[in-house]
Amino acid sequence: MSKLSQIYQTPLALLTDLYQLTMAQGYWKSGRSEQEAVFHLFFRKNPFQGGFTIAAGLEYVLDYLKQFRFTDCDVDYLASLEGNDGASLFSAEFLSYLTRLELRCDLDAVPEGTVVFPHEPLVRVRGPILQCQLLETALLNLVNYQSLIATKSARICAAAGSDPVLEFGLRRAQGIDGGLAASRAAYLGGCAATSNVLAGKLFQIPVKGTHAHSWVMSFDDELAAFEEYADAMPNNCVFLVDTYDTLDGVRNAIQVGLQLRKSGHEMVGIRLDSGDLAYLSIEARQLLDEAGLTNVAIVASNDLDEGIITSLKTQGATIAVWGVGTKLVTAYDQPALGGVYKLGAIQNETGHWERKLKLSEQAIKTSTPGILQVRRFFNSEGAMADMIYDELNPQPVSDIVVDPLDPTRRRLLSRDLEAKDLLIPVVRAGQIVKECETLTQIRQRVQQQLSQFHTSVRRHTTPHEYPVGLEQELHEFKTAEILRARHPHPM
Ligand SMILES: Nc1ncnc2c1ncn2[C@@H]1O[C@H](COP(=O)(O)OP(=O)(O)OP(=O)(O)O)[C@@H](O)[C@H]1O
Ligand SMILES: O=P(O)(O)OC[C@H]1O[C@H](OP(=O)(O)OP(=O)(O)O)[C@H](O)[C@@H]1O
Ligand SMILES: O=C(O)c1cccnc1
Ligand SMILES: [Mg+2]
Repeated sequence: MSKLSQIYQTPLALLTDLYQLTMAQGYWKSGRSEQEAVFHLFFRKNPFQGGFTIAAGLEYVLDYLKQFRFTDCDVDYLASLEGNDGASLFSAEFLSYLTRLELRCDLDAVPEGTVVFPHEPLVRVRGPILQCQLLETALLNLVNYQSLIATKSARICAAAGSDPVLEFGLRRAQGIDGGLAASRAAYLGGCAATSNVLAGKLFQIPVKGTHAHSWVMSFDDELAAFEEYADAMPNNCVFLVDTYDTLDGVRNAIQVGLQLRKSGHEMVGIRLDSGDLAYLSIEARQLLDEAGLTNVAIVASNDLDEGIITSLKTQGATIAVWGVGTKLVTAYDQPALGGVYKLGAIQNETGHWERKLKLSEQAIKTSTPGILQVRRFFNSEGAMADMIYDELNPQPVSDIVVDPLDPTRRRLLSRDLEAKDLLIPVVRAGQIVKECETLTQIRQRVQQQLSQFHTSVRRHTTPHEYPVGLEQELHEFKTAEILRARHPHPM
């Protein structure tokens, strides 16, 4: 059963913007509903001023497609909507068409966990224009947020190095689905576990946790609180030591840790949640080591992100496990990935493909026409450049790529280089053709893919811009189209 229907128990075809449905009625009424079209889902800027993005959310997209249908109840609701003049917005014939609609689009997508860059299609949808259009909003909703959080997670986990990062964000997440999707994307991006138990159950993510200040506050003294906790959970003791005086808290935890050891158990860790985490972790480590509790881990939390984690590490903090909530699941410093969904080409009555382009005053917002694919080139050191090319152009494509924002920047990519196309078939005629992947496989892909990129691309401040170019023919066609649109009567 699809995860989405497990969570929502209702088909989600109405999870869209109204304009998709009004356009759909327009296509249907004008007899163009079956006209074949191609759309691309891509973003224009890496989030967090970073140098890369991790693609995520494809499993949700496939789930969404699986359950896609308009129920009688959905069309009853649509039938109740009125236009300006008080008459029905949608005709009865169109609504009846919707209840019979079965998706038969083709989707090509980059596998989840792929490292991607601006302008590259993450998903390409081909099919009857009405159907492609109906998918826009939901696809963007599903891919934008999870890619954003997977990227944030990858950045935070990179800062933590080999230390595990626990995702603690549910209480601060954007609603119920925000919380679930964030836990999934955070795990995919590199987190070791989540505190979110429903996400653990739904997505087979390891769940982990400590205890809150309220546990300690509910007792007359901290020592008694730790003792009772140890009694109840002797195999899961990570004591939160900062409710009163942090270093006194560490001493109390040590006392209970030594008692636990006598009864054949080991204290797992202590958690610091306030104060100077570098100073306190260094002091706490010394106290723990002096007591012979060298395996007890120091967990830290409190508004952490990749910047603070990096700083704490340079200060010599002895933190071994990082609990990260708010700044991860809310993508605090950039709350949205600006992914868009643009028409690339449409077939005319004779079966000929017409490439389509959206013009903009800003070069970055002018869309790229065609049926696009991304080819990644590798040298002995790893990924060296990506080429966006048009599958409508004759193959093989030229080996020159042109920077989409600065045509004077060009690069020659030798045909001898190893190369790989990133978009792979995932849906054909409405049926899923991609093999199912576990989250474990996807998170391994993230790490394996990241390792293909130079550290300068991966560093979290002022990264090096990884080269992504338009294949020369595509660049020239796009330029000619822009000129044609701007100057319909040649000067
Ligand atoms: N040594 C450090 N270097 C850099 N940042 C730190 C260091 N220690 C803690 N931080 C971060 O500084 C911020 C401190 O937050 P804040 O000023 O609210 O203090 P607090 O310790 O939480 O206060 P309180 O004791 O009232 O809970 C947190 O984001 C924390 O992760
Ligand atoms: O700081 P985050 O990255 O969001 O991690 C999760 C936070 O949630 C918990 O407490 P909560 O923030 O609810 O209360 P507190 O601020 O009093 O610790 C925990 O103690 C962390 O501080
Ligand atoms: O288990 C924890 O320590 C935890 C869980 C959620 C939020 N903050 C901390
Ligand atoms: Mg807090």
